[in-house]
Amino acid sequence: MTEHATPMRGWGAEALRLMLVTDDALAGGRPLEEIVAAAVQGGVSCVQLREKHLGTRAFVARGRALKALLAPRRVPLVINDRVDVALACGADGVHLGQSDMAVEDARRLLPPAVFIGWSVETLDDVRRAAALPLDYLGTSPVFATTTKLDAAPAWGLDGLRAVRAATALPLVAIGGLHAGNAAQVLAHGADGIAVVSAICSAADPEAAARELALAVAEGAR
Ligand SMILES: Cc1ncc(COP(=O)(O)OP(=O)(O)O)c(N)n1
Ligand SMILES: Cc1ncsc1CCOP(=O)(O)O
Ligand SMILES: [Mg+2]
Repeated sequence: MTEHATPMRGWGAEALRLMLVTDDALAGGRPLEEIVAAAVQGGVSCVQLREKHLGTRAFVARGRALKALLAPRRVPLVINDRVDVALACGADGVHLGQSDMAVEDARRLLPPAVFIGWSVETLDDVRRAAALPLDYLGTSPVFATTTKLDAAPAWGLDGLRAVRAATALPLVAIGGLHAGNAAQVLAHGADGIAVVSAICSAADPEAAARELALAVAEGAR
């Protein structure tokens, strides 16, 4: 595989159809592994481990545990923010934001098989993405959300359409998404959706993931 092989360095862009982004604080005391396993059973195609408060060792340990859970199921593990943690736990991808490590530096440090996603908050970010070694973009956020309090202003559906027109990279929409608006978001140019609360806060994460997977499959038709 060449260094900038894409889509998704061999996983295929369909792996981005339904991404679960974890949030321990929304799990209501349930073990995160249990929620992830249920979500995969329900049909999530990718899992992003997002830990804002864990120490480095605990973050790596959790990454390794999730990697062991996901690898036999052929579901890629993405690490949010931390290239070092991704390397240590053998993750399949890294998601970086505008304040995280520069994409070029991450690309130099990561093995060629590890894919990189990047949050875009403005059309200027989208234009800059064309010159970066990226595998997908996260349009962040599409709708208002209470899950990420420091999120940029929402793109809205018209904004999402403008992002689609400005890039050929796979687009993952995130922010305020659920089974009721997933199809609409795909119709405005997203290749997939990422959700936090729609699965992590659900009483039945497997059923929630199944409903989302169905909505995404119907929206993609
Ligand atoms: C798929 C996806 N898109 C966007 C984000 C947001 O990343 P970032 O802007 O770095 O914010 P934090 O998630 O680190 O708070 C994401 N995580 N995933
Ligand atoms: C991590 C992140 N990045 C942009 S919005 C967001 C949170 C999305 O959470 P939810 O799916 O609960 O709206
Ligand atoms: Mg980040």
